[in-house]
Amino acid sequence: MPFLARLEPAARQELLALGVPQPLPDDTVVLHEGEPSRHVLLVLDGWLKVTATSANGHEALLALRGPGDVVGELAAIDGRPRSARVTTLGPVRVVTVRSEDFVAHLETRPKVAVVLLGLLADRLRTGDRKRLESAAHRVDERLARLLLDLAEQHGQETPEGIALRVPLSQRELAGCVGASREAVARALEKLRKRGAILTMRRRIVVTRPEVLRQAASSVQSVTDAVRRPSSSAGARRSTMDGTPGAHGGIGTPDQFR
Ligand SMILES: Nc1ncnc2c1ncn2[C@@H]1O[C@@H]2COP(=O)(O)O[C@H]2[C@H]1O
Repeated sequence: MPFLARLEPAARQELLALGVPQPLPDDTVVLHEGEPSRHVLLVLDGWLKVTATSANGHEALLALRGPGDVVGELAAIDGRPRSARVTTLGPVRVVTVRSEDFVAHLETRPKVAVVLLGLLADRLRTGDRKRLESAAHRVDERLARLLLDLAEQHGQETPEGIALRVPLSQRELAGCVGASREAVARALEKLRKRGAILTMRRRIVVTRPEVLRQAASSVQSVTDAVRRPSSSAGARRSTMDGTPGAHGGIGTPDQFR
């Protein structure tokens, strides 16, 4: 469940009142990895991707953030540069809060601070599990699981199959499953040959989910990493203006961890 949805309505409104709603256009980098800025974004509506790049240029998708999520909290809390880049996937509406206001708010509201701690604990647990799975499962198994999770959480029914509404490059998919781009390209090709998916540039359509399920059968779902945007396959969506019950969050955390 996303951060804002975990708060009592009064606490949520109090937090949102610290800033002003602001629209962000599609495909905009709103936080730059390594930069010193320290404001916090509370997401009302829309989706963003969190990516990070290693020294040798390897880029990984770390998380998708949606309605009710908080973004930019790490730099606010520890005062260090941004840990990742955050980019809008379509139009997004956020409330921007100054870091000092956010931190002062947490200092006087322990319940809100504990909720945030809970989110960070979720993130740590999922990170641990992902590391374990990287060692225990083959790339094609991990990739099949990721595609299933994305189809469930960010899929849209089309005549061809379930199209993933999140435009991700092979490099980002590779970072997400902890493999090289080449290994992911090979695994995608195998799945394509088995008729499980169609691939186009930054676009994947799941045509036979049962084949993916078979390939991923031994890998635990990481659906706690992603959320359900509106009109996705079997999913609901809302804004976080004050209707947490309608939020499309899927229970636990926070990222693709
Ligand atoms: N693994 C992750 N899962 C979810 N969100 C993350 C992850 N890593 C970084 N972020 C978010 O991306 C933001 C980048 O700026 P900050 O480091 O201030 O705060 C970070 C978090 O809000």
